[in-house]
Amino acid sequence: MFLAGSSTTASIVEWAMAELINHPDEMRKLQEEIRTTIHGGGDNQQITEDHLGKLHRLKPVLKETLRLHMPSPLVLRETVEDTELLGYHVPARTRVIIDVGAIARDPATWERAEEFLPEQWFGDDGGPLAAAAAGQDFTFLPFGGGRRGCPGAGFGMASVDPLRRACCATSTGSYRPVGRPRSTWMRWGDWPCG
Ligand code: HEM
Repeated sequence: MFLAGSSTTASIVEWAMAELINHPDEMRKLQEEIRTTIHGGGDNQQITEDHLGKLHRLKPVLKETLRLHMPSPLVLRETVEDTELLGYHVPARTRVIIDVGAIARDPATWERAEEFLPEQWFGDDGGPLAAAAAGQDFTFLPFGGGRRGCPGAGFGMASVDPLRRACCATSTGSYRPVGRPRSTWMRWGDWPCG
């Protein structure tokens, strides 16, 4: 339980930060939302559950990060009865590995499958992680599904305080996005943090 709950959440926060650093426009928009919603123009640094429901930009960012960088991209099952699947006969008691990571990057479903596009989740019912957490969207199963689906989905997604803090980091340090020339390196202190 400890491992299942900690490395997954940590990984998603790290990947979200890496994507945001590589997409400074998205970073600025998210910072703006966080500043308005949580800081409210004042000194408040305390994040509460009420805030999470109001961070509409944060949820698509996390969902898109999960799509591209699933912490558990393989889901394991054993068939309980004989099944026909895409012309293949799969006998009962066969162990199958479902590549949910590949499904989430399938160009047949996702138009620009390899790009980081949080916007594609906007207008997604206001609670964009709900369907994913419940394992009801078969194009996007970061938490698996069914009886053995992840019981910590809601908790994991609520554990985003480190992301908020990291977005507003004012300490200095540098980060070199992979594959980018040195001139585009960013320093933590370069971000407009309030
Ligand atoms: C971003 C965060 C997380 C992701 C992406 C994630 C993903 C997953 C996935 C894909 C599975 C396999 C589901 C299946 O086979 O259908 C799973 C199982 C599990 N997860 Fe998570 N998880 C996350 C956070 C957490 C947290 C915070 C906890 C606990 C506090 C947790 C506890 C578990 C446990 C106990 C299982 C095994 C369930 C079983 O076998 O019945 N996970 N998780």
